[in-house]
Amino acid sequence: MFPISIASHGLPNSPLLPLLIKLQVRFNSNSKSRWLDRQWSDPYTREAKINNFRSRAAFKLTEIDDKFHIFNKSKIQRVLDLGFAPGAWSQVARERTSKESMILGVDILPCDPPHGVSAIQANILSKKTQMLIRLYFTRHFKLNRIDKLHKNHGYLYEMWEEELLHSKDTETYKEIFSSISPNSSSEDEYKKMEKFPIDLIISDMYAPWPQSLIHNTNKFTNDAYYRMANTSGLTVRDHQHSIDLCDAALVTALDLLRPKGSFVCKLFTGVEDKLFEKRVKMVFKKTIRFKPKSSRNESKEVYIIGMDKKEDIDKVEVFTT
Ligand SMILES: C[S@@+](CC[C@H](N)C(=O)[O-])C[C@H]1O[C@@H](n2cnc3c(N)ncnc32)[C@H](O)[C@@H]1O
Repeated sequence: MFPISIASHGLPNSPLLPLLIKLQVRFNSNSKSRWLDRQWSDPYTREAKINNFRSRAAFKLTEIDDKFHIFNKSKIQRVLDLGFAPGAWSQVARERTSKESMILGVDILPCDPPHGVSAIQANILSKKTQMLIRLYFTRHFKLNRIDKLHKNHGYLYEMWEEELLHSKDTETYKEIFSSISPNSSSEDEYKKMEKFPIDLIISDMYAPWPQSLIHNTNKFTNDAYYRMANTSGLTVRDHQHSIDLCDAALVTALDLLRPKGSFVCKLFTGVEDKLFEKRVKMVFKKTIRFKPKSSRNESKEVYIIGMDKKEDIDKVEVFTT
């Protein structure tokens, strides 16, 4: 086999690589070679490499934003990126929001977040994760503080949780709020913001293969191939996992997204997708189903976009459908 080193996000670096990969495929027809060959022949993957995006998924989010304007550079946005690894959506969010905007990525696998993005490794299906997300957006974590933590510890893991739960830091969200919205610092408005501290939730989760969770090291999980976050190919399984994760994202939106906030959620279609869409419709005034051009034709993924979260939502009604 040729000694090809794969860049940390699975995309080859050298100009000779297309040729080397073809040769490698001839010598070694294992699944990794086939995977690399498919990656290299994909125009979006090449474009991602040129634009320094960590994966081709970036283009799906840029298409969504170009059409539905979910990002706003002239405002401070608090963005939650669910299933952020390897980080392409977070990169797009960072690029398309103002400098002061906060972006938090959550992923069950370890992954160094892109510059200017904070991250926690946590399972979105756990209630504790919701609490950590709320704490991040409502407590004392200005971006510079987070950056300092990144520098010292590389990644925020459990240590971040410790820091967050036991910190005596007195800097509160109230102070952050009044510094970023000096004209609207009334107590009432602050309370509303504290209750629902997120402006936009983007969710691109797909259940990782069990192997990824066993090889739980950065070496494996930063490499797109070893991360094994591809679909299983078994439609029923993909769909079922997807519905569970989408529901978790929707619950997060119910609990943490501010009224009028927006929601983007990848879903693998199947028997229950209409029901999920119905649940999204109960939470948002406008719901759109969208398949970006950059989504592979053979993929069963579709994006459900909820715009303008309703003010008063009857949670019981939502969960009994
Ligand atoms: C398709 S990838 C996301 C790609 C990402 N949006 C990007 O642009 O780079 C799906 C991610 O969802 C994560 N994920 C799956 N189940 C999860 C869970 N229960 N909690 C948190 N993250 C999860 C996986 O680990 C995987 O990294």
